Amino acid sequence: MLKTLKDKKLENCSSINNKSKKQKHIVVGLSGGVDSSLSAALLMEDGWKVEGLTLWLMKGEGSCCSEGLVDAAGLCEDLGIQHNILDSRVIFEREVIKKTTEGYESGYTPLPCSMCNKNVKFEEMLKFVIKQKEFTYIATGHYARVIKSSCEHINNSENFQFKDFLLLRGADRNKDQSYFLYSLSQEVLSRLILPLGDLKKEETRKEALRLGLRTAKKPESQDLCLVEHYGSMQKFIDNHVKTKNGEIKHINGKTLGTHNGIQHFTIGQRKGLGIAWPEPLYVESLDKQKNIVYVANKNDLLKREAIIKEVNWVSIEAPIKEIEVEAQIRYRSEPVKGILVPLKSKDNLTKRFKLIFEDNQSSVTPGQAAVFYKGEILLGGGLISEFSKK
Ligand SMILES: Nc1ncnc2c1ncn2[C@@H]1O[C@H](COP(=O)(O)OP(=O)(O)OP(=O)(O)O)[C@@H](O)[C@H]1O
Repeated sequence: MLKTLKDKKLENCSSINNKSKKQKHIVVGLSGGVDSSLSAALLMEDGWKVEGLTLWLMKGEGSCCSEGLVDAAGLCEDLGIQHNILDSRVIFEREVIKKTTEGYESGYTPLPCSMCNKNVKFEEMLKFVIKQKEFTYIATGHYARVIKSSCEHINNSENFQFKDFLLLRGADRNKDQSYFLYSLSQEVLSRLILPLGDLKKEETRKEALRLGLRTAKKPESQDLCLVEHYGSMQKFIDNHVKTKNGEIKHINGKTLGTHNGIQHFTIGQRKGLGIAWPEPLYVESLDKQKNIVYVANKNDLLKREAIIKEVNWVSIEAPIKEIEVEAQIRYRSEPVKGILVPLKSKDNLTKRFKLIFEDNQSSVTPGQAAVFYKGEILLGGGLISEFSKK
């Protein structure tokens, strides 16, 4: 197995070294792309007993569909391993397509990859391995890391109550996919091996070439399989969400134009508004009830707080008092400092938190995930449900 960890101390903590591996059974989620192919090949090289599993997510061409299934099958043939295919089209339709559509209808900007990881990919893989006769691990080609919290090199100056397994950012910050994994449970983490967590994307390609994998030169897939499938998110929306004309208003109340459905807009959007105004205007909020798109100057987009719902604590027990975090509010955005305050609920098991930013933030977008980190450790995350003004 390649050793590329920058921090050699953490290397000894990595789950791949902690979980005794020789001849242990592992099921690798294969999408037909280079990342999951290399994951399977590296695990084999490392002595694991590997099987492939491809979830059939949608009808059609492309990596999520028939092309992905065929590529994954070919890879398994090359590697001489069993290939399993699960028809997950119904659950994908219900949990991703329908919920993404409902999100847009409600004026949110949904995050289909998180929905898929939460309710389809890892659910289905876990169910599959639990049914196996012997204890079976799970692997995917995500760029993130899982380590044991008992690792002595973990800094816990905040006195967090760590759970047994911690989820960490991928070592390659440009490829880090931990943001999409905030909904994982300890049950999944205890079985999960992420063989690419310590690699850079260039290293993945090099390794795939070294091992002669048929997917070594396959182009990078889109971040979003729905984009790859439909051509663009706009086309997905046109296909699924009904058009309902409404008004575009300045937050000062002045009507500036009309729109053909709030689903076509996202917070922070500047282009394509089709309105004339002396200074640049941006989408500030979407009012589903009144079917209004509100626009404002850049400064008016700045928010002080957001309410985060359905929070899942991945690596720590749910905090009962406020904690300081680094919050990432979009996949590609830099983490920002903030304070998380638990909001009371009747059962005392709050899943709602108020996130107060140290500096006001633009692009706080309901429907996107807010993921909380402390350095490399992903503490937990949830969905931005609303924001309050500056
Ligand atoms: N249809 C699927 N069936 C099983 N596992 C999947 C499927 N799609 C994705 N995965 C797993 O999830 C990981 C991350 O998926 P993502 O869609 O982000 O692909 P990716 O980063 O482009 O990886 P790849 O190069 O393997 O396609 C994949 O590496 C793979 O292990």
